[in-house]
Amino acid sequence: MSLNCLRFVVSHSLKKSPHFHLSYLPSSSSSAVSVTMSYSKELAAAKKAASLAARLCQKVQKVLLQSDVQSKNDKSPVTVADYGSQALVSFALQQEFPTDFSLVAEEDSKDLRKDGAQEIVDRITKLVNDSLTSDGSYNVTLSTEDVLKAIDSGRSEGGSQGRHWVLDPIDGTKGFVRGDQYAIALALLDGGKVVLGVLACPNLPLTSISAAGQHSTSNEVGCLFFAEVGGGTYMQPLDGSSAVKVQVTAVENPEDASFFESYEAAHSMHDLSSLIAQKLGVKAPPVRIDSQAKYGALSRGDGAIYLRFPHKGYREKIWDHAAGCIVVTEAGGVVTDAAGKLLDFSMGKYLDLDTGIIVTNQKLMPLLHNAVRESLKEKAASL
Ligand SMILES: Nc1ncnc2c1ncn2[C@@H]1O[C@H](COP(=O)(O)O)[C@@H](OP(=O)(O)O)[C@H]1O
Ligand SMILES: [Mg+2]
Ligand SMILES: [Mg+2]
Ligand SMILES: [Mg+2]
Repeated sequence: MSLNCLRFVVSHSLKKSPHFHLSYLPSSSSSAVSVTMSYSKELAAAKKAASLAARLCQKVQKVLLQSDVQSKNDKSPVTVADYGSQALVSFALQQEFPTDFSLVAEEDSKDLRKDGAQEIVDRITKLVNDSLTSDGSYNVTLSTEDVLKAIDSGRSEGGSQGRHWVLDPIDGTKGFVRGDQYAIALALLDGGKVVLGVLACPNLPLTSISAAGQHSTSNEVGCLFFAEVGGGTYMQPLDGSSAVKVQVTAVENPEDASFFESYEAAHSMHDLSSLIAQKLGVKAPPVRIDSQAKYGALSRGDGAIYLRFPHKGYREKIWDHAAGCIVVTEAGGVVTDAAGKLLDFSMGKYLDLDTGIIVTNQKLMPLLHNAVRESLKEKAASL
């Protein structure tokens, strides 16, 4: 039997990284051997780090005081939990991958190093240490400087070469402050592609939010979504019980579809999405929730469409979409910009987008594109 005729997979079971599968392809294929990386060690580390950060955030949200909220230069809110979550995830990942560590993350320690910030830094440090102690797997106590350094190791620029972790320590800080939805969003880029993603959504009900909106009748909340390239998407309760495979909805008729958008009108043009929904024939009112919890909810079929049209001049960042994007695509969905282009995470911190981001299943995407194109044309003509 010739080697070229064989098609088999050798699963590398050594504990050492990198793990990979060797696929011997049929002779018609231009390359005889292709190597598909497996990221199981990275995925396990990402799930652990995001779950740890989720517990820290839950604790802070319970006792959230106005004084915990700082305002960054761009006036967006940031809380002790955003910093604490970033420090924890950064620390936990560096423990697992001490060499070749690169992290692109939303926050930095600039404001925390200013005069008068010592009290808040002490509080963040205590939060981080309490989380590490209660987890039990790290026998360390971090100093304030260790915490600031961990936050600042998220300063990588990403790009198309090598591996980079991408972190939004709290996505949806406004939702977090309001007591609503938020997510800890962690992804890994390899060669500019998202190869795994984890979304911890502490306030997302375990059952569908499609009918009741974010305030579902179920009082069981806390979901962990995770996906690895080629491996599908799974959801498990944040308390650690077993995972189930999830799929986007199979809805083909827009009349039966419902759509998600930002809770914040400042983040996405609600008037434009209602025009698109109307053109498409969507009957249900929008479901407005904060953060990448929208991607998570979509990946398990809670709704069929996610529309995001920021106001002119806004530049989308990779940490706001990397984890959500792979969670949805591995569940069978499609994520593109308004022109139908797949999102490119290889260009540094920012996404280079045409107008907006749209997400749905394979069947509805062509119809959605048409509705988006027509609506944008109509809106431009009316200006
Ligand atoms: N003017 C704007 N337009 C679009 N997105 C914005 C925005 N200002 C902030 N955002 C982003 O919207 C994210 C929240 O998403 P959503 O609107 O889906 O809840 C924020 O993430 P953070 O909360 O991590 O800062 C922030 O990055
Ligand atoms: Mg922010
Ligand atoms: Mg964000
Ligand atoms: Mg954030």
